[in-house]
Amino acid sequence: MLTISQLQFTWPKSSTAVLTIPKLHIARGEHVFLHGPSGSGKSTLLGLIAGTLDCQQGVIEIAGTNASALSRGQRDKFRADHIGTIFQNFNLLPYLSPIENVTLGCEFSKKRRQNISSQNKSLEQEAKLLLSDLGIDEHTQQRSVAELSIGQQQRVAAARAFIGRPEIIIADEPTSALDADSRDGFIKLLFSQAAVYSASILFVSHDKSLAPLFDRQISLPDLQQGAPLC
Ligand SMILES: Nc1ncnc2c1ncn2[C@@H]1O[C@H](COP(=O)(O)OP(=O)(O)OP(=O)(O)O)[C@@H](O)[C@H]1O
Repeated sequence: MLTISQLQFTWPKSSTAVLTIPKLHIARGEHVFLHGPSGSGKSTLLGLIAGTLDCQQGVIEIAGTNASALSRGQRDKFRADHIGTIFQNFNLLPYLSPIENVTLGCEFSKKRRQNISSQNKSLEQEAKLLLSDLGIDEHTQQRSVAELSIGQQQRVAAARAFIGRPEIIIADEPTSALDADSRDGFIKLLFSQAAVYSASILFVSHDKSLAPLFDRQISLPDLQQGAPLC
């Protein structure tokens, strides 16, 4: 689902590369936990995979497409079609309801909207189903997101990532504001949703106690040294 080869990335004005990754492969449906010290380049790697950063050297192949060869505009469209994202601050629109926030996940992707209509469902029906599966009841689905707890907002952000069945979900520290029980519960919900259509998950966190829940864990410093991880 995701294959990276010979990737190198240097920030402007820096004399050394922050990332040098010989090889990384994540299979379809695989759940991978990525950890590493602060400043080791985890968010930079996610930015390169998501296509918000230009790949300077190497190849990033996602769902059979060489995403690193696309223009910036093509990468924006590619991301909308194929990648669901969940970030630490969730990036939800607070004055909209959970349903409205989740349907926005398909706003820029005809492909994701088609994936839903091919199952004979409307966008709103799919948003409601996802929110229910992720534990947001019908009453809460209609409220304004600003009135929801952090845990509820996090589940809305997850539903928005999954809507329209993107092949890969990338998550950057999405559980940092939660207690240990809520963190485990959230990750299990994430996995059960991913299992519905074999989505791959790349999950970044400092909290190594979460690693055993995943199929595989990767240390970014090890990856940079080219340890046999794929
Ligand atoms: N926009 C930027 N411009 C220049 N350098 C940057 C930029 N963003 C990050 N860096 C540098 O790249 C390195 C890696 O940063 P990055 O945020 O990817 O690390 P991280 O592993 O995600 O850290 P953390 O765990 O603290 O979030 C750091 O040295 C950082 O200073």
